[in-house]
Amino acid sequence: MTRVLMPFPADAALASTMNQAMQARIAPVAWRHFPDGESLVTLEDSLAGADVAILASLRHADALALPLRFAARTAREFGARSVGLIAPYLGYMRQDKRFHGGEAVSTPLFAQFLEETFDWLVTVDPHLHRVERLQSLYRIPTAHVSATPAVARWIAETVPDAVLIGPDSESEQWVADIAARSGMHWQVLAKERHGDYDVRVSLPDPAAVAGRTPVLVDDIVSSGHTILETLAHLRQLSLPPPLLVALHPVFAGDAYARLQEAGLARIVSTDTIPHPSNAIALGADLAAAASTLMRASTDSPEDP
Ligand SMILES: O=P(O)(O)OC[C@H]1O[C@@H](O)[C@H](O)[C@@H]1O
Repeated sequence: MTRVLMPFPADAALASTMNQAMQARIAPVAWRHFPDGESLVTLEDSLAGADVAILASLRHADALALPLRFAARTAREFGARSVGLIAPYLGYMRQDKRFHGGEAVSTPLFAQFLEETFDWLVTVDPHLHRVERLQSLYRIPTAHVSATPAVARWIAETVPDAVLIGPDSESEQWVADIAARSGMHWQVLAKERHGDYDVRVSLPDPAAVAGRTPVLVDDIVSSGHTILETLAHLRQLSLPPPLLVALHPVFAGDAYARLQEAGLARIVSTDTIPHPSNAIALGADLAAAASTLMRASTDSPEDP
């Protein structure tokens, strides 16, 4: 059994926390652009009989899609017997319905693209909202790691007087789970989104948050507007400066800079997307989930 973990360039640091637990050797994917912008992907060419896991956080899914396809198909051409994808952040999970006439519903379309490319998929807390289960999107084996145990440990150790605040009903699945694991108080607010950058959030119950340090928890922080709007409301309650824990630090455009200027005591994230705010490591959990799917995808009745 040869296992090969092939990180894309941005994911090399995460790979180095995973390879031992996966009993895999690391063979990085090289990716560069020709002068016309087309991609050149280069990988190790001795993969006969290997089980390959390609590691790429899909923060920039458009840019990565073709290079991922090139890498997976080339790994097969070089003899790999299975090729899976570890995408700690799975992009394109939010356009899961047609919000306006004529729009493409990209969540299932992107899922089809990945399942045509890979034998299995591992991710971390995919943005499941109207789609309830990853398995209902994919016909290949999938597994998702939950960041909530590691996040609960981090918050309990760092902010023992925390009250967890989720900005909207979607966040309840993470906030309630983290609260249950850490025994912390929690509140989930009501959010209305009127556009990409127009978000309105309700005020939390003052009695439930009084005397505690607010810790805002959300799965994706992208434009940052959801969190900025929540912060604007919290300011009315004269609480200590809140912390922000992002499961997936997307931080589009200048979002991180704007959040840094918004009066937060600290911004932390898990390492599903490489970012200076990464403080909660999930490599060991990803390695365990990937090992299970790797084994399952190659086990045959003849295997002992
Ligand atoms: O407001 P921004 O940061 O753009 O978007 C992030 C929010 O949009 C939702 O889908 C996420 O769950 C999160 O609450």
